[in-house]
Amino acid sequence: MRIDAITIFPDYLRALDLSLIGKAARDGLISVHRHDLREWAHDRHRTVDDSPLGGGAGMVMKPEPWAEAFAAVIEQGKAELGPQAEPLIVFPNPAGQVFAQATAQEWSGREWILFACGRYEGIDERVYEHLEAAGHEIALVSLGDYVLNGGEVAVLALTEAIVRLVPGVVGNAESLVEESHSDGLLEYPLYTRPARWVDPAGAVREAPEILLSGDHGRIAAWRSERSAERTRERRPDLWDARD
Ligand SMILES: OB(O)c1ccc2cc[nH]c2c1
Repeated sequence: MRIDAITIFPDYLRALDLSLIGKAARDGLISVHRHDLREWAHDRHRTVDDSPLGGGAGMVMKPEPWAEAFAAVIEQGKAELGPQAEPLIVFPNPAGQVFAQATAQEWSGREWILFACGRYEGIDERVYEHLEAAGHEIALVSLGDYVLNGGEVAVLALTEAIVRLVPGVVGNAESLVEESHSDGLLEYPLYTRPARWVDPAGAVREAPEILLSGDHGRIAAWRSERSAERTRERRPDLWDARD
């Protein structure tokens, strides 16, 4: 998988060189390419924003730098992947669809994802229109019903959620099977040693006996019950939406 990200803060995305994502890149499972939008702003101040037409607070990102940036980055990607390759262009955007595990799973199979990080009040609407008119596939996604100051933090989260599902990235693929949202439910409670823990307040806290029984069938049933119970309590929306 090739990942491109266009941003005015490329250093914000240096975290993609670390940990799981960084190792996946070093292992050749993915490649990550950061691009500074200001490369395509040609005035002396490398301006990428201007006041909103119609008035209002804040600034809007100008369409010209974005159009040039997309053309250049897509040309670079095609040079690597072949002329037929097409990116999924993802705009983190609070007005987008809320991102979900099923989308992460779907996008983990894509050859090329191009993230576009908005800042200020957002990007001129004609950029989206321009890309769609050129036949590009675009998606606007939000991490949830809250607003960040720009798309970079969302790109870090989206990239981790997607790339960890790319085969070979996570050492033990089994660990992806029983985690929250992998089956539409919340994960069961987890315990490890010591089975009997005296907490700093002096309270004795025992792990559930069943987990020490060695009876894998009963343990699986217990975990399934806890998962259902937890989902009903904490996320009735997920519980009601399950197949
Ligand atoms: O909350 B977000 O995901 C998000 C994404 C992009 C921009 C651009 C300006 N504010 C933003 C917020």
